Amino acid sequence: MTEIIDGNAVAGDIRAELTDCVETLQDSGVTPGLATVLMSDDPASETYVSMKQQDCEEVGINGIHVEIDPDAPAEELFETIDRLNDDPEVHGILVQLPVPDHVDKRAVIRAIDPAKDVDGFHPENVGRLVAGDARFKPCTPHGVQKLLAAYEIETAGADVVVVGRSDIVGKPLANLFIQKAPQGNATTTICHSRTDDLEAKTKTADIVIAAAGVPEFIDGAMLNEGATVIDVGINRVDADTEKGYELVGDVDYESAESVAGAITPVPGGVGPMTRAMLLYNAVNAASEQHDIDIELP
Ligand SMILES: NC(=O)C1=CN([C@@H]2O[C@H](COP(=O)(O)OP(=O)(O)OC[C@H]3O[C@@H](n4cnc5c(N)ncnc54)[C@H](OP(=O)(O)O)[C@@H]3O)[C@@H](O)[C@H]2O)C=CC1
Ligand SMILES: Nc1nc(=O)c2c([nH]1)NC[C@@H]1CN(c3ccc(C(=O)N[C@@H](CCC(=O)O)C(=O)O)cc3)C=[N+]21
Repeated sequence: MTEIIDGNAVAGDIRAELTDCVETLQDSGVTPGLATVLMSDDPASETYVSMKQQDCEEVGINGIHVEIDPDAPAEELFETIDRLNDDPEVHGILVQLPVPDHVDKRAVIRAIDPAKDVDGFHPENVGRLVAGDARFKPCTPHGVQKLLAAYEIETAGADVVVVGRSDIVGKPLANLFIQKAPQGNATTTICHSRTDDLEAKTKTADIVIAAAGVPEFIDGAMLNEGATVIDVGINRVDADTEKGYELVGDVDYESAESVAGAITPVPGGVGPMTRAMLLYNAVNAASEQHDIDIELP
């Protein structure tokens, strides 16, 4: 029987525990504040940011939302970041990516105070992660680790194949898998668009992580019998539905499900975990900034 890994359920448990953490902080007079900055009119970005606001409300985090006209000069975004960096009620800052072409993405990431960088994208935080001294683990990689832990899927000694080498998913996730730490100690292969014979790599893996942004391109024939399949991909494809699209992962779910030992669905797999770990990082940021001890989930 293939186990369906329920990201909504695991994320719900984490949010419940974070609610208790927020109460502990509030007993000391601190309400965690998380700012999201949106400089885009992309509907997927708008959806994600509004879901995140709902999540904040659920756990008692003060969600602060700032929208900037995508045609505005870049300075407007940098001034906003400076203001949020200086605001003591804001403990975490997320600038939704992608930003418009006329805005230098790397400069945006560097402008965020590393102590408030709840995405974990600032070079200081990337360096700390690689050095095995993470302050904020990037939300999607951290969410994948928590899913594997919740389902007691062993990574130590496992052959893991990560398909995708982006700065926000593939690279940090592979970094976590090779660390001497829980949900680490894996023998990790990173694949990308220049990988020769991808199927030969995925076919022998115990755990396959699909994070390429190519709809349904990993199918059952590319998998080892009983493998764990974690589908990070979220792709909107045209469909005759109410919304005019359908969400699909990077994995061809039907064919993969018949081969896999465990698999995440899309939606309801990694996506909700990414959002839960953002809340986790925001609560962690508030506790660090006020030097209040809490027990994170
Ligand atoms: N569930 C969640 O919470 C999240 C989901 N996502 C989703 O995950 C997916 C990946 O996102 P992200 O990492 O930002 O994507 P990027 O587009 O930044 O990176 C994609 C990576 O996949 C590689 N790739 C592309 N095509 C192939 C192929 N045919 N074979 C092998 N490798 C390939 C690229 O290789 P190269 O480097 O050579 O170009 C690149 O390294 C997207 O669908 C995105 O929407 C993203 C973030 C969070
Ligand atoms: N600075 C920054 N940080 C990010 O973490 C970040 C980003 N920019 N830009 C875009 C990507 C993408 N991403 C998602 C997170 C959750 C869902 C999610 O919750 N998905 C739901 C469904 C959502 C829906 O219905 O559309 C699910 O999979 O069940 C999706 C996508 C975070 N990203």
